[in-house]
Amino acid sequence: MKTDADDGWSLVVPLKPLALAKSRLGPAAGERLRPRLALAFAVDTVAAALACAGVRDVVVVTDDRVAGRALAALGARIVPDAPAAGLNAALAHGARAVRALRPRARVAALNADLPALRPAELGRVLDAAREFPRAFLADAAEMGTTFLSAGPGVELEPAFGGPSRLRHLASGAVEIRLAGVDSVRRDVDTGEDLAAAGALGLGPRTAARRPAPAG
Ligand SMILES: Nc1nc2c(ncn2[C@@H]2O[C@H](COP(=O)(O)OP(=O)(O)OP(=O)(O)O)[C@@H](O)[C@H]2O)c(=O)[nH]1
Ligand SMILES: C=C(OP(=O)(O)O)C(=O)O
Repeated sequence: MKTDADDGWSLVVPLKPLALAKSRLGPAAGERLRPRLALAFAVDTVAAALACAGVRDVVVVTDDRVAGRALAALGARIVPDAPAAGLNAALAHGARAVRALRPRARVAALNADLPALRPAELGRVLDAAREFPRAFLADAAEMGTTFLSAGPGVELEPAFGGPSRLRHLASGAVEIRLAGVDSVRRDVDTGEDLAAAGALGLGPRTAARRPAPAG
């Protein structure tokens, strides 16, 4: 019999209100462009995630109405950030929203700031994650985390925020070490990160909004 677990992954993507998001990009982007870039990152991330063969659906946890409308138009389910208690509470809330409908769903958290995300690379990460109860992918700096998964019957237990790689390791999640998944690891916090994502190839919405190079 086919179960929820056979059905493909449900991704939970957290997104801060755009007025507050990506504050570390302010110096490089300017305050007018910063919220627009935060939305562009989320649109490119969610569009690529929805285009990934292993993904069944995407739940975005956000209280931002503009972003919610744009991401719902792509096909994401929008869940309000009801806990209003930070990133990990938002992710746990999103995972519960998934499992309220499909109790044995495979669930994974994915950051909303991956504007170079490639569906095929995400697919390879999801395939690797299937082998473990909980698994995660470190960010490009090897300090943080861009992806955390939980298989059927397993709680997500997110411990994101700053240097979360060691926290996720200590929590018992298995670190996925794969070559050729740079786009899934390339989160963008600063202007330098945006240049690095540009070298991988930005999604169309971010490419259209990218700040002009200085000088
Ligand atoms: N729903 C929700 N999402 C959050 C919250 N805090 C962070 N996020 C999201 O979690 C992901 C990782 O967060 P960060 O990389 O620190 O992004 P950020 O908080 O916008 O960046 P900074 O302002 O530079 O710290 C991003 O997709 C954020 O939008 C929160 O309290 N609620
Ligand atoms: C949210 C995280 O980090 P950052 O705020 O540096 O993107 C993380 O890597 O857990």
